Formats: sequence, structure tokens, C-alpha cells
Amino acid sequence: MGRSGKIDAMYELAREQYAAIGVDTDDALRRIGDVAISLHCWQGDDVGGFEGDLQSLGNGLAVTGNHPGRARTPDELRQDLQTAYALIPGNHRLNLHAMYGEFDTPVDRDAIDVQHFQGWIQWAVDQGVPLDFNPSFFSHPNAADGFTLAHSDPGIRQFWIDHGIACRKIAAAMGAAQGSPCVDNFWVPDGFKDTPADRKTPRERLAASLDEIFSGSLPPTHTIDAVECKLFGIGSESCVVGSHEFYLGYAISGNQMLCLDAGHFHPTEVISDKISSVLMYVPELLLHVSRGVRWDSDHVVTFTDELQAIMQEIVRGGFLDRVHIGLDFFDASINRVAAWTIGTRNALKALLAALLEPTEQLQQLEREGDFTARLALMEEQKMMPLGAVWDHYCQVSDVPAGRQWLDVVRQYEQDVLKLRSDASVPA
Ligand SMILES: C[C@H](O)[C@H](O)[C@@H](O)C(=O)CO
Ligand SMILES: [Mn+2]
Repeated sequence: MGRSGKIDAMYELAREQYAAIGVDTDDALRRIGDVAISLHCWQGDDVGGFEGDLQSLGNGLAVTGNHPGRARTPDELRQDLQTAYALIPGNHRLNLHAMYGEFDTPVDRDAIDVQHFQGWIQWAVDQGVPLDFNPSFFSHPNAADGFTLAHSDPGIRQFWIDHGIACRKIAAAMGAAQGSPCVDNFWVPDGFKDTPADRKTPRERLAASLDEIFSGSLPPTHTIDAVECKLFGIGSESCVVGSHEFYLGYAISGNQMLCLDAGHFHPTEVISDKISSVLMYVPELLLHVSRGVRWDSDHVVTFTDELQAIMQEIVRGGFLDRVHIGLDFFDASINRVAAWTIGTRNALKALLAALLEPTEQLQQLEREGDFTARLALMEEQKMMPLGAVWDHYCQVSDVPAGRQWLDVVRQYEQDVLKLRSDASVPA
């Protein structure tokens, strides 16, 4: 029997095994097929962007490593992304930062416009990859002292307000072109390295700036605003203006989507536990699925307990239609296409594992107070043949099952990535 036949046979056995505990694997596969994960463009070039002025990465973001093949142009980034999408089952999205526009001449952030994103919009339509968007409030001379929308200088604040307004218009144009809302996520780095004397006024300034940005009404069928909180960053260890409490309150009062990044809390604090609480008060949630190692280090997502818990919470709570799943990591020490592929495949594997749980049975046991059986069945679940269902999903999705995807990435590295050098950037 060939490999493909073996995958079919293993799936049939797995289907029986799951059916015996009341789980319909075909239904789980239908449901996962409807989930689009938003891949983050910034893994492909180490959060550099295409503004052409070689600003160093700042405002608490840091990428380490020098693996060959960083994308240097929008075309290279698109080619790399297409290589990754071809290795990931399902249809997914692209999360684009404003600094990744296509600029013939220098255009400052407050003056960017939809014309600078036409190449991306066309590519998204051609590829069937809907876009999400983010204003870029970092790596810019007007953010050099760590403050943007909460800056004490009204001129600097206005510059960033104009950037935020421009980005909402671009996101709405993307949503109109693709026929589905473009999630526009606001992460604002502002914060203090050392103990502030005044935490209140910067927060009032941030809220006022955001109010101005969000005052223009845009069709929710075109764009949905999200706001991303953070506990600390490099250089903002003592106080981040846009903290969790700040944005939870802001999103509830302004009806924005809240964004929870898995790396943005104390290392012992998990976002899986926050999902069901937050969704009682905000209509929708954006997740930045990331992996902090001791701090917000943005490691590639692996199949951790927390990743599994995040997906379990989404499925167990019936939240699949209210949670947007985005990725957020950047590792330049390994092949960047592999980083996307590993992280996205892991997110999907964890989601599939959650969809293959006997959720109703576990919740019934809990209602009855039978915590012994609940624990027993949760632990038995870990030995169920998830891998056989995953391989089948990859096979019917026409992407490599198992480790074969790595051969494709290695070949791409030889044929494409190793030929790139920073000394000869294509025009
Ligand atoms: C580049 C992204 O906007 C950034 O990672 C942001 O989402 C974040 O998480 C900052 O720590
Ligand atoms: Mn994030």
C-alpha cells in the first residue's frame, strides 16, 4: 500500500475510534475548513517593511537571527507567502502592516493611502487570500522616544492620529475589494521604562487620540477595528499606557474588538482563561497567537499546552464565529517560510484536536459534578489518533502530510532564498 492509501486506511480506523466516543471526524474537518488563520506578513522580513529608509526596529520589538533569505521586496514576500500557504491545509488570510505598502517615492505614515496597497489588494483577490491590516506605530523618528498617540506633544500626536485615520480608510478599501471585513488592529507601544510620575494623563491622551481616529464611521462589512493590549515591552517595563484594563474598558465602551496577544501578559498568565470572560462584554475577539519564552519573545508557535487550551476554549465556548485567529511571531534564526508553516500548522492541529473532543460529554460530566470522569476522559483524549485525522486533512487539502513539507521548504531555500543578498536588492 502506498503512503496515500495508508493515510486513508489510518483515517478510517481513527474515524471509528472517534465515533466510539461520539465524535464525528468528518464534521470536525468541515468545521476546521471554515477557519481562516491570519498569517502575519512581518515574519517574512523581520518586521522591516518596505518604506526604504532602513529605520531600525524599535518600540520594544526585537528580532534575532540572520538566516539567509529575508524578503526584501513586496514581490519576494508574496512569493514566500505563497510557498507557505501551499503547505498549510485550508484557506487563510494575510495580516499586513502599514509599513509594507508599495512606495515609489518616500511617503510618510500620515500620508499613506489606498493607492500604496493596490498591489496587495490585487494579489489578495487573485490568490483568494483576504487581507487584515495594522497601523504601524513604531520604527519611526516620531516614535523614537517611545510615545506616539499618547505623546505629550500635540504635533506628534496629530501625526499618529492621521496615520490611524489613513489606515482605517485603507482597511475599509481592502474589505470592500475582498467582499469581507478587513480586521484593522491597533497596537500602540507607548510606555515608560521607569516608574512614571503620572500614569493617568498619558492614558487620557491615548483615549482621546483613539476617539479621534475611530470617530469616522466605516461600514462594518468593510472593516472592524481591534485594539491590542500589552503588560510590558523592552523599554516600557514599568508602564504600558495601553494596558489590558485600559483596552478592555475602551473596547467595551467603543464596541471595538479586543486583541489578546499570548505574549503580552505576565509569563504565568494565560490568554486561554480570558477568552470566555472577555466575550461576555465585547462582541468579537482577535487573538495574536504567539509564544513567549520567559518574556514576550515572539517565538514560533509550537504545540504547547497553552496553544491547545486556547483552541479548546474557542471550541468549548462555541466561539468560532466570534474569534479571529491571527499569528504573531518573528524568528530570523530559522527559515522564515518554515516558521510560518510550523506555526500555522500547529495552530490548526490544536484547533483540530479541540474539534475532536467529546465536548458535550465532558461538559455534562462537569454539570453532574463527576470531576473524576471529566479528568479521566480528558487524559484519555490525549492518546486518541489526532495525527491520522490531521494527515487525512492534509491529504484531502492537497498539501503534504507529515514532515514532507520540509523538503519543499529546503528546495525553496536552495533555489530562491539563498540567492538573495542585502547587497543586491531588486528594484
Ligand atoms: C508587529 C506587530 O504589530 C506587533 O507584534 C504587535 O502585535 C505586538 O504584539 C507588539 O508586541
Ligand atoms: Mn501582537
